Amino acid sequence: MIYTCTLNPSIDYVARVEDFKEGHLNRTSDTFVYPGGKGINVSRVLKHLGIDSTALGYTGGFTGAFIKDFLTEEQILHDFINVSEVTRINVKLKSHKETEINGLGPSISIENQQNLLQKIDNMSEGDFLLLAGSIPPSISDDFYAEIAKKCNGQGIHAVIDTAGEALRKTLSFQPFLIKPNHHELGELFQTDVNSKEDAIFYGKKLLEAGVQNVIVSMAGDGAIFLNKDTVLISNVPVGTVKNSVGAGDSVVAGFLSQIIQERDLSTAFQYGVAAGSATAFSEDLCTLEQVEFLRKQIVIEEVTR
Ligand SMILES: Nc1ncnc2c1ncn2[C@@H]1O[C@H](COP(=O)(O)OP(=O)(O)O)[C@@H](O)[C@H]1O
Ligand SMILES: O=P(O)(O)OC[C@H]1O[C@](O)(COP(=O)(O)O)[C@@H](O)[C@@H]1O
Repeated sequence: MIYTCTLNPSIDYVARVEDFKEGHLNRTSDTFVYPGGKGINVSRVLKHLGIDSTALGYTGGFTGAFIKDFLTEEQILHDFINVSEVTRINVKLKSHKETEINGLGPSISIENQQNLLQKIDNMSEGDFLLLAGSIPPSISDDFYAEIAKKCNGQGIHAVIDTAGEALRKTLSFQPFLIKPNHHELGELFQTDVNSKEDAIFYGKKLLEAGVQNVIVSMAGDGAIFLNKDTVLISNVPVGTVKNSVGAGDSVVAGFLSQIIQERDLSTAFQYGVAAGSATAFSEDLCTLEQVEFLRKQIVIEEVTR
């Protein structure tokens, strides 16, 4: 089974404003409302690709209810812990540029943190647990590391998609996969990652730190996959970016959708990049048809070391 855990889900309110002017009254030309948060996006893309998962995390209030109803409607299993404060709303403003305002999120009690850890006790060896997105301010940035340690002890494949200290602290617990984008990778090493060579250099440092598989996504500039046996480079297909929210999550979902079916790493990587681009080229998250179509344009090359 694949579990996704979103500690800080959101409603993503996507507002298109033709000529946004700061400090003025602006009116939208189009709006969309989606359930958001990285683990939830991964569960949704997995479902689109025909793979079941169970979404975990914390939800509260009318916004939390919207997320649960949406997932139920899409026949996605979920087992969220209810909290008293409302789930946040993240604003995604589309104008000349993409601007995002992500909320802080509700506070999570120690008791509810323990409740989540107990759910992990009931998972089985060989399961996958995705830990994705920011950690709400009420939870220590050690929390993902604590979960990664539990996963390591229980033979659960931890997949981590977060940034900064919360990510760094998980590395020594041998997560199965991490997927930083090139900015997040640079941030980990207090540098800028500007090229594929840089991404390979710093990606190898993540392997040395204990991570089993690394994908570095570089938006429109391709992606890199690394593990102890191989380094793969991918192009990305050409297209018009409509809404890149959830594109990184789609890379993770596309990759996992193939790994769970025991496909080889190169196929899984290709599928991940196809899913990322298919989402970037869509208003909402990608569909299976879009992924299958874009996949044919993606060439995976092995780097000889
Ligand atoms: N301009 C683009 N052209 C094609 N694909 C893109 C583009 N921008 C993003 N993508 C797709 O989305 C994926 C994730 O994007 P990226 O910005 O690297 O990650 P994140 O969304 O985590 O910040 C990329 O690997 C790629 O598949
Ligand atoms: O938890 P964070 O870091 O605030 O991110 C939450 C946001 O990330 C998203 O999951 C999108 O993530 P990506 O664009 O990185 O794939 C949105 O749905 C959500 O608003």
